[in-house]
Amino acid sequence: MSLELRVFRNHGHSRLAPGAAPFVLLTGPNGAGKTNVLEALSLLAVGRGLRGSPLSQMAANGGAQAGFTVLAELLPDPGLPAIAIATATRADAPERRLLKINGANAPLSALSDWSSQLWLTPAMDRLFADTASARRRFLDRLVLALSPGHAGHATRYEAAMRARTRLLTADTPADPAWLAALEAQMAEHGAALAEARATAVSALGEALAAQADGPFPRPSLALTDADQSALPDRLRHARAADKAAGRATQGPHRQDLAVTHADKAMPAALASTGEQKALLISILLAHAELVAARTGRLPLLLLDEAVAHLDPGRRAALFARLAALGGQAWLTGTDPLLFEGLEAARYTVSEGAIVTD
Ligand SMILES: Nc1ncnc2c1ncn2[C@@H]1O[C@H](COP(=O)(O)OP(=O)(O)OP(=O)(O)O)[C@@H](O)[C@H]1O
Repeated sequence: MSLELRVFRNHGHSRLAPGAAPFVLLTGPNGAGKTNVLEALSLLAVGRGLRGSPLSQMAANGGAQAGFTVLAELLPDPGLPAIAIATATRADAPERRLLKINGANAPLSALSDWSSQLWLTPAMDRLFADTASARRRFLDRLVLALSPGHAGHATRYEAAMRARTRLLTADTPADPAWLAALEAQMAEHGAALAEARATAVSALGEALAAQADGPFPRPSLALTDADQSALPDRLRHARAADKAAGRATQGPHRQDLAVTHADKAMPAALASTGEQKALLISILLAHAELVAARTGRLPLLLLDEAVAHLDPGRRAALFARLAALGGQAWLTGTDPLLFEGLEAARYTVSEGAIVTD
């Protein structure tokens, strides 16, 4: 794998070529541009990247002069040729992301054919106490690695939902046939969304339950409002309420991932900060192992400042589980000593530039 950033946040032009190294390590002081490298990498997956930022913020100094470009060569399977992926914005269309795969224009949804990623960032430390929508985004990323069609259903569900809300809240009375057609679309794609989420949560729950005791706590997972089969009726009955609320009050866009610290039989939100981080790492590792077993593909793992608060035993256990997976994990940290002995491609990041160790 190789990665090149041009005019991306504080990176003028940075290039890294770690090949198939099991670990890629980025160290450097605060504000050096380590997370920015992971964010650029996260644009090789479907979605808005690991910060969820507007694209115009990602071009250097807000893109006043130029759009950004992120280029990568991925090594899919041993023996197969590398895939060249380029994603970019232009100064005259700063919120539009363009994609080329092997030199040919491609829709952004094509990224799910090539790159499956999971990340852990400091912003996710409070995920269990955060909003349901933050947990749903996290869950959907887990689901996407197992069901690549998930993103398409989400896009079509949301488009139908927005159109229904517009129709309901317009000054003129809504055409019942048009409303019913939009609700049928919501029901079709909503059922697919809920089904894929339920399948992923149950497979992941089984994998977590089957794990031997180890240094990471065992979470148990549940999806709220899992049965969406009555959605057409629920939507029809909720029309007046939804008109008043100005949004759809029923449907899978309101589902939540409920996480419990199983060993303590306690909601994850009540666990300590370190415990919550360890629960998230448990989910991430079990998920990566599940994706590898089910799809034969190894997700790329981006772990931003993930080890600083782990004790040495848990740190070593994390590195061992990641190494056993056989994929590639990109790690950042301010302190290189925390990664001593790790077989890694090492880079020092300094003021938006890469220095190879
Ligand atoms: N669009 C942009 N143009 C130029 N610089 C930017 C842009 N967006 C962010 N930056 C700069 O990038 C730097 C932050 O980079 P990043 O978050 O990658 O740091 P980091 O090395 O991960 O730091 P930490 O260890 O504190 O997490 C900040 O100095 C910020 O001002």
